[in-house]
Amino acid sequence: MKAIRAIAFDLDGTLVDSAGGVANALNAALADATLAPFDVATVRGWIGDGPDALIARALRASDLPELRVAGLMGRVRRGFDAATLEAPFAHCSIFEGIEALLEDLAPSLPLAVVTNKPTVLARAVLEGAGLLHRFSSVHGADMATQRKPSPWLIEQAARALAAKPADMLMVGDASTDMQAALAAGCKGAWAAWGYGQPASGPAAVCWHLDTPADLIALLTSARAQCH
Ligand SMILES: O=C(O)COP(=O)(O)O
Repeated sequence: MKAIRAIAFDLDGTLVDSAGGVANALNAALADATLAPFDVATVRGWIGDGPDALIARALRASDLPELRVAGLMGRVRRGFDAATLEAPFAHCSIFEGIEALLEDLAPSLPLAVVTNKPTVLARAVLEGAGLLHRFSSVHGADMATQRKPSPWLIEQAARALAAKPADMLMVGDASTDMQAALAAGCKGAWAAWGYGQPASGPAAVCWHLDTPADLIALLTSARAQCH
């Protein structure tokens, strides 16, 4: 197998179980707009495409007319960002096995975060989790066009890590993570412990990870074939 020279990790649902924190920030922003809250299970299903998509889903689920949805987007987004930055890791936890995985990988491979969260929010959550120091760079979707499944963020991470996308592995829980990996020409490892579904159709998934420890086992296994 061609050696993997750098790894990009998705954030929400892969490194951090953030659904409780995202729900909390969303509900604070909705309350400010005198709208009703949603439970964590519902919000978990809306995570993965960034806060604007999350907020649009919540406003549509609040049975508001499209015009009102468009009118409230900016206000709810500002409230969401403020609530997130006020307590970035509240109601969140690190998935079991992630800290040990990063400790194992960090000395030998450059690591990056590639997330549909805007960079400032992603860095705050990682800082709150005590994980920021493990990563050489953090690549968040600061514009809609950068969002996975676009390869844009993975390509940016490859440049930052001085690696070719073909020599990289993207670890993520969403089908969009695997589609972005495919589009960037990098390998994909799907994290089964997160919020998403594996990609259907032509996929870059070379490894299915039941736990973070599976990644270490596969990277060190001579039998691990991928592409
Ligand atoms: O939806 C988000 O805010 C970010 O999601 P991601 O970290 O899974 O890309």
